[in-house]
Amino acid sequence: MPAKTGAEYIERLKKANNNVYIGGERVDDVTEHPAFKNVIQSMAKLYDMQYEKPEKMLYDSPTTGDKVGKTFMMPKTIDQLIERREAIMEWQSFTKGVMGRSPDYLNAEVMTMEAAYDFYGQDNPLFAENARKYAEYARENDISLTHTLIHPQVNRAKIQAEQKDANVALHVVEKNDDGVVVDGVRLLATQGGITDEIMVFPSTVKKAGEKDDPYSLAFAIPNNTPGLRYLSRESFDYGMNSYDHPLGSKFEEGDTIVAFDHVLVPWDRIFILENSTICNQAFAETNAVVHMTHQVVAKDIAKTEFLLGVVLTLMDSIGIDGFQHVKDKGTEVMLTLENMKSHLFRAEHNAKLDKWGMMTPDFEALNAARNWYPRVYPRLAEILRILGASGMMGIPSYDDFASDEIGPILHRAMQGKNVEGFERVQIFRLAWDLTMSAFGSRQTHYEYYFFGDPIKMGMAYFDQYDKEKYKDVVKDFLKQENISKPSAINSGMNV
Ligand SMILES: Cc1cc2nc3c(=O)[nH]c(=O)nc-3n(C[C@H](O)[C@H](O)[C@H](O)COP(=O)(O)OP(=O)(O)OC[C@H]3O[C@@H](n4cnc5c(N)ncnc54)[C@H](O)[C@@H]3O)c2cc1C
Repeated sequence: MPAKTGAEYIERLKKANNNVYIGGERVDDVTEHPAFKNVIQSMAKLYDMQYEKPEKMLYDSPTTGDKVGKTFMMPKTIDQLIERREAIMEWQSFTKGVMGRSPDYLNAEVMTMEAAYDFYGQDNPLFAENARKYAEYARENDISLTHTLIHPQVNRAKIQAEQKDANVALHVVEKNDDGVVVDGVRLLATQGGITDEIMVFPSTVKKAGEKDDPYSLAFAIPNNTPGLRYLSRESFDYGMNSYDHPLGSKFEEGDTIVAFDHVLVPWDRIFILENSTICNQAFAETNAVVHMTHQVVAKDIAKTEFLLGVVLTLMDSIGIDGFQHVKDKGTEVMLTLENMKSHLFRAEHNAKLDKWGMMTPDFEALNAARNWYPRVYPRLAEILRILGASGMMGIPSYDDFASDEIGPILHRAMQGKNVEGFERVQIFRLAWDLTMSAFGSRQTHYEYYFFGDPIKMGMAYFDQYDKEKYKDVVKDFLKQENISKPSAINSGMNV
């Protein structure tokens, strides 16, 4: 089956009738519900884009020959790796990087499952076959995915097995001829319920021990599987027009708590079962983390380019671009962008074939980028806030401007250096929605946390970094100085 269109994506969602709840009520049809319908239209646009630029976004399936999405393509050469990223960039240029879970994110993971399927067969050869077949099924049917990696925040000082209620987190309850019955809760599925299927995978960062084997799982099931519920947080799409909420009105992905009530996972959908050791290795050994980070860095670049554009347009609109500290803040954003581009270039141009036959980017470059961006993104949002000042709050709505009585007053009062009031407020509303509205604040929170806790990631980064060579340089340098120890302290002290 060829890549799907936007209409097919919507039709599937209607038919699936996933079990989604918001505001305490079950949603009849997500495609019509005000909390979801606009982002669903944006997702549909992404799928349609595959046919608007088929040469950029589609390729011939290696199994059926059908035209399938290039974000599923397994790269064998550096050119193909870049081609794949260019397809990712097409989508990112539409979303401006604010839809972190556009389908390219998890398609990267799916792609690695096809290449590295053998990894999943360590306990049971069936699981390797499951991984390979699932990846093929997802690609051939252009399956849209949500995913969940983490356990609820009950007591982070204890492992799951030692929680006061050890049954809160998703765990295995029973195995029978049909599959594995699982029960409990997982977090935090962005786009939960507005996609076709869910992948349950181990955390990329938190490592589990043997006692957590019952919680150590990887599987994928349709979102309308009986017993599966998506409990959605309040929507940040307030049903406003695209002047008032230029981003939230299109790209509000939603985040959900996922509740499994004795859900049967068929045997052919299990990839890892009750094995914390395999779970701990999964992302690194299959190189899923590398290919997902490749997508993330592309997204970060698209997002920073857009943010820089907003910063520069805003500066220009109120004539602050000549001030020294304002220029310096613009420079900070520019340096971030150029830095991320350099990481990407190095990652792609130093790519190597991995043991699974995938052309895999240089993880040193990507790992630095994924550890750095969460630290710097809050600063980018802060820069926009600082430069916007009162203008971030002086943001009359479209209806205000449409009022015969106050519209003309506002249009005059809100004028900028080279723009009229209505146009200036449009720029500031965009800046606000990118950084300060509920939608904008979530962007900052998302960038900080979505790939895992940056503190723990930073500790892991420090531990894996090749530090000895730098210490050796210093040791050699100090040796060259040839300074003898003064006799007064040469006491033979043992340290
Ligand atoms: C907007 C958004 C979207 C997300 N989307 C998804 C998604 O689609 N799928 C998905 O699976 N996940 C998603 N996540 C979840 C994300 O993976 C987690 O937020 C991240 O892994 C951090 O885990 P946590 O939230 O459980 O934080 P916690 O682990 O509970 O940490 C809370 C605080 O305690 C500190 N802390 C906790 N344990 C320790 C420790 N052992 N040592 C030192 N400090 C500690 C942390 O540093 C942090 O400051 C999303 C998160 C956000 C914010």
